[in-house]
Amino acid sequence: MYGEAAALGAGTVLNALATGVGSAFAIDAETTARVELDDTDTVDGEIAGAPDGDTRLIRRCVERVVERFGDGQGGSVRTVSEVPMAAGLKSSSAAANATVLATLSALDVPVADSSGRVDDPDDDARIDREGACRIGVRAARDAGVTVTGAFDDASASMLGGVTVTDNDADDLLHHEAVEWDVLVWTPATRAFSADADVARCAQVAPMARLVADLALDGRYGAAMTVNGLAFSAALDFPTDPAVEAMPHAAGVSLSGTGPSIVAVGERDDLEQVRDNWNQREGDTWMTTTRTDGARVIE
Ligand SMILES: Nc1ncnc2c1ncn2[C@@H]1O[C@H](COP(=O)(O)OP(=O)(O)O)[C@@H](O)[C@H]1O
Ligand SMILES: O=C(O)C1=C[C@@H](OP(=O)(O)O)[C@@H](O)[C@H](O)C1
Repeated sequence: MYGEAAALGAGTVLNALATGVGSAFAIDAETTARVELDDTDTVDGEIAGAPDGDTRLIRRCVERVVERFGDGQGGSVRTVSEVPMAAGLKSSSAAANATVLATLSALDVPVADSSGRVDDPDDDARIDREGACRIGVRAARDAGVTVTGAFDDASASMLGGVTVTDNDADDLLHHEAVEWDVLVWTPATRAFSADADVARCAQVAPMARLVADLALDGRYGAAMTVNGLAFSAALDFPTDPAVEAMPHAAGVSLSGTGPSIVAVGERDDLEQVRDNWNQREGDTWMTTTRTDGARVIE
């Protein structure tokens, strides 16, 4: 019983740590999960390139799918990822979504494309991508790798495009396809979301409410830039890279709880920002948004 699936990394429009409302957009960076199910009753996990990486999330994803759709199987899960871990680019959402879809595939459970159907936790025959995403969010809460559950990041990773969500209710408030060029700066340091200073984030809640209004009004660039200034201040990240990008980018923000910074806009304009960001230590890379979301490979 084998399944393989891939899901996307994402960048932040609005960090949900202040109010529970968040917004994110999928980028062209993939995490692939390979799941093998068998008659054992334990699940082993492995992260390619990170022998000491925390595999609780992906093992819990397999367990949750088996609890709902399987018959007590165990097995193994292995991820291979282009999304740097704990860099603010939603590696946890991508790993969870890919693992949930791969496990569903191993169990021959069909996943509907549409996100229009309500997920019915009692329906053990079918599920849609939004429902599959919620399983990963619950597993992330179980594994303790998230503050709010991060349904904002998980829905962008699963569905593609940009999403706005209420993470307290795991409710999708808005979903839209967007086609932007994206510039990312990822310094070498790492910041696990579970370690973020939530009380400091709560201090900027009035700004987060403004960002939510802008995002729900489709003004994603302005939303991102306000978000970046507010959360960089709250979480003590530098604002210089954002200030350098502002004359050229449609929007620029600290992504998640950092340390990566994402800028969106036209490619020619972002190339000017890249020239500046390249002077900094770390990795500066150009990518695009993705509108297709996660997919089953096998
Ligand atoms: N490729 C992966 N395979 C398995 N688990 C992963 C992978 N990437 C991230 N994770 C899990 O997600 C955690 C990091 O989550 P988090 O701090 O929210 O970072 P991010 O902002 O990148 O999502 C890791 O400690 C690990 O448990
Ligand atoms: O754990 C969480 O609840 C969240 C973590 C943050 O993202 P990162 O995991 O990218 O830091 C944030 O942007 C998101 O809105 C909510």
